[in-house]
Amino acid sequence: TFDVTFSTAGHDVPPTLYGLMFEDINHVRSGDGGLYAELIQNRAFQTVTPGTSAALTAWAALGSAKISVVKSSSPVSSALPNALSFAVASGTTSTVGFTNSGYFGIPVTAGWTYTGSFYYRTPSPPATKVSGSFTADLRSTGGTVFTSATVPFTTSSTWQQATFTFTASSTQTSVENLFALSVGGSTVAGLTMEFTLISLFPPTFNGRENGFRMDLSETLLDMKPAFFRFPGGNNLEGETAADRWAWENTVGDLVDRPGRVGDWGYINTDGLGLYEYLQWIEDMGMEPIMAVYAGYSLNGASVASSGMQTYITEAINQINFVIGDASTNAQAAIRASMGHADPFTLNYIEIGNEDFFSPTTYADYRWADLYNALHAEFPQLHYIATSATSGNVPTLSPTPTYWDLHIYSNPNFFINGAFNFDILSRNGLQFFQGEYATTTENSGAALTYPFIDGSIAEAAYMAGFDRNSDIVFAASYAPLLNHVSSTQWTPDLITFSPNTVIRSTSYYVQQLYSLYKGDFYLQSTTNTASSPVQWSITRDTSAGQYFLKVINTATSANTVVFTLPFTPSHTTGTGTILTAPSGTQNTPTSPNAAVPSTFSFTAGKTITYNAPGLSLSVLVVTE
Ligand SMILES: [NH3+][C@H]1C[C@H](O)[C@@H](O)[C@@H]1CO
Repeated sequence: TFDVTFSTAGHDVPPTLYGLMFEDINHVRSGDGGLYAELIQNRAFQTVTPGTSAALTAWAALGSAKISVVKSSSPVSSALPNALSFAVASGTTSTVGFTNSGYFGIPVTAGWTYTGSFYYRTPSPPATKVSGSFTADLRSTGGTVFTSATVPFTTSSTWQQATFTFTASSTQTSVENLFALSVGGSTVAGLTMEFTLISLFPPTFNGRENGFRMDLSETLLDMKPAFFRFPGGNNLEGETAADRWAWENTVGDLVDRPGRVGDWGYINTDGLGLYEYLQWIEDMGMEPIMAVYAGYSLNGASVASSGMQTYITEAINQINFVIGDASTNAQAAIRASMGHADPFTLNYIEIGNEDFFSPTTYADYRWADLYNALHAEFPQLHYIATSATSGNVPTLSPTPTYWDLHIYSNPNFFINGAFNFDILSRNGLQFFQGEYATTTENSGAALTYPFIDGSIAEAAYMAGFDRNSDIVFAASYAPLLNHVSSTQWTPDLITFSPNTVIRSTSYYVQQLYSLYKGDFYLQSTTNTASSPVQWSITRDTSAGQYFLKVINTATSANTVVFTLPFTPSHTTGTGTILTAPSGTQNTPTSPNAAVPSTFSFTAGKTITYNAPGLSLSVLVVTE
């Protein structure tokens, strides 16, 4: 039995304490094909090599048409030089067209109105204009059409954009579906047409154009996350400086966004760009922790000191896009032209990512160059330096106040490290545990999905975040999302398919800590590191509620007796518990193997709680 007494003394819990870390990671993808709601993969043939089969990823011909990716003789824009060439032989009479298989499938959901568009032209139009109609539809791979729309066209050597909508009347459990554009062969016999930026959106979160997937957004919203760190992580850095995430290439009309080869081996369309991130973060009630490129890329090279000005200017412009005055600043004017005249909320800027891989250049000039310039331009913002796994941070000048720590390890690390922040001196430093996760079993065996043993170990470590939230201002699990059909980094907090979302055991731990964060931490008798039982007591002051978190990382039950500094008037309390047998995982075949459940308990001056093995419990006491 563990006897816990607690007082009303303590410290404020920062409202930013629990949030989300995001980057476009995991091939087919956490951004494209994931959070970003575009359903068509390879919609604009960005960064592909014309004439190769890879250039046609996700595309296939319908009927006797010949399709290939060409460098258009008259591109739709300088950003999108490639197009799908669609050639129909003279004398063709049967239906011809092409299909797209989406990001490993396309969901068909009853009641959804899909919004589609595409650019098309006829490089060598016939002397007499040809007018006809395409049929845009959603169909099974077997050819069953679920919904369609008629899209009139007229041959023209100049690019036209067609738009259409259609509404599904059935829900298909299978996502083995295709988007198809087709036309009667006789209408286009002998013609070659070009298409690009072929797009199909489902309904989006908050109904935003070019927006985010609803079910993934709702899943994240259910965590009430306070912040969103973006756009990386490694995906900020580029393999080289030229491949970095450059904000300017990600704003404006989609037809003007070139896309880039991201750092996880696949194309990022950048349809999910800086504006879309910021609008969604605002819609989700979060605030951004926005990274700026700091001159280090994944090939290990750093931009020379003499070359930093380009990136300093780029960072200043990126921040002005977010918070600048649209009436006086050119970058802010782009924001306004996209629909957000007022500045977005922004308090935190992270300078780089994991710069401990290039400590010399970061310490010698990259940190100082960016910090000094950005702090001079935007003194009201907080600047986060990147560091290694522990609170023993390197010496940088100017001295950073805010540090981002990353740690990926096994359950024992998180259990034994539960007091890693208690031992840090209170010298004004503030820590962001920007990335952490149990990535292997104690044996070293890799994890494809989080498992209960690791998730409860994370919970023990997070009690340390609550307890030390006077110096821990933010924490986020990483990575956040992976597509079940193609992934590079596991485990991830949430796994999804085109029409399902799987909440991992670690998701529920993150959710419980975020929902029951409170605004004030109450000091209590503390346990020792590596003890199987940890606890945390926070309070929602306005609601008069106390959140007693109990973590038991042992496989056997442990009892905790709380002695409260008051007698609650409500003698029945409601608790929420996440617990499961050792090894349990939520997976595509067992998505709900471990989900939280509620329980009632007797709330008095003392509360005796028997915590099951491998459990995180939150007991809510109302004063
Ligand atoms: N290598 C990890 C650390 C980096 O910051 C992330 O991009 C990666 C996965 O979360």
